[in-house]
Amino acid sequence: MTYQTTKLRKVVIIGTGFVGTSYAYALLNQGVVNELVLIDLNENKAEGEARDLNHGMPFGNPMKIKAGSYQDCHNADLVVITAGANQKPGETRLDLVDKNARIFKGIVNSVMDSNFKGIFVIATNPVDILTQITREISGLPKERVIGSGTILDTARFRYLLGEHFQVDARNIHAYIMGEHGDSELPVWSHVQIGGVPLSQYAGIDDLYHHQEMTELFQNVRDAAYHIIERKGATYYGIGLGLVRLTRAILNNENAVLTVSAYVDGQYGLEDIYLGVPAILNENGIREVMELRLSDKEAEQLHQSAKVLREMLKVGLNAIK
Ligand SMILES: NC(=O)C1=CN([C@@H]2O[C@H](COP(=O)(O)OP(=O)(O)OC[C@H]3O[C@@H](n4cnc5c(N)ncnc54)[C@H](O)[C@@H]3O)[C@@H](O)[C@H]2O)C=CC1
Ligand SMILES: CC(=O)C(=O)O
Repeated sequence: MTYQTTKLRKVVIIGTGFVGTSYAYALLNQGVVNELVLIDLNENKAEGEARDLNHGMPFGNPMKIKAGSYQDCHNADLVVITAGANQKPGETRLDLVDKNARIFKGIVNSVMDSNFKGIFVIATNPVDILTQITREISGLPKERVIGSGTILDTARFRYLLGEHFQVDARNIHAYIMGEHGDSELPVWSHVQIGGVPLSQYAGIDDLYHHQEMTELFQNVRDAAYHIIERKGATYYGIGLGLVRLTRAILNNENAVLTVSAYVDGQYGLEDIYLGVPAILNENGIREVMELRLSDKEAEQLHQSAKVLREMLKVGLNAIK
């Protein structure tokens, strides 16, 4: 497949904390964009990060990096938002909704005031809620407002399955769907290793009640808690996940990734953003893929949507 590329390949990152700078560093290493602009409430931090990254240029891929302002969004292909509070030990992602929704109101309005015509990618938590809030405030079409969703959870799932079965994670097809958070679900019915269904590969009849598989999923779901307890925040995994998403969009790849997408009838759900496999290209979300879920998986997905709907009310209230 030859990739059609967009001309400018400009990304603006809003929020130059752990996640924003890990993403920026990975972009520099992988040569995905031509122009990178960093924005943060703390302007000195954005300026310092831009200078530091620029000093790696002779060892990386040529590109322009600078600290900027919201006016820089007007011709950006992507605006990636990683600004806002992160979880403290013991906090859930949903605990952040009120505070981060208020922060988003200011950020998204400022981006839109620049006459932005590109695609939003949201990583700030709770990501599904903030993605829906971004769409609400921006009024952009659903295809152009995308959350990182369960891209990281899916990567964690594939990594842990790969370790368990001693198979390269890149040869494992598996999805985590639903909330990027405590109500997410593993889609056991569609896990494949090199094209072979997991139940057949591992000789396990009932993956849902298999102790080792249950523990493996719990380690996926609770990974952020385990890391935050140890080092205070997570950022390398999501930084690389965001680069993967950026590549899929800027290279017009039509790649399948589990992102937070707006469902409009798929899976019997409507009017909610949540983690689903979707095809991504230069227009954003080309298509939400509809897997044939088991009854149990469908029930879990609906339960996750219910949790998100309740939290969305809190988020929408905060931006009134
Ligand atoms: N979607 C995912 O898979 C993941 C999401 N996250 C989330 O990403 C977010 C950021 O986390 P970290 O980078 O660790 O936090 P951090 O505290 O290191 O960085 C946040 C940055 O946002 C900036 N900021 C705050 N308000 C702002 C505003 N109004 N305008 C511009 N900048 C503003 C702060 O100055 C700070 O530099 C959190 O919500 C965290 O939970 C973290 C890891 C994975
Ligand atoms: C913090 C977070 O959302 C994660 O690491 O999954």
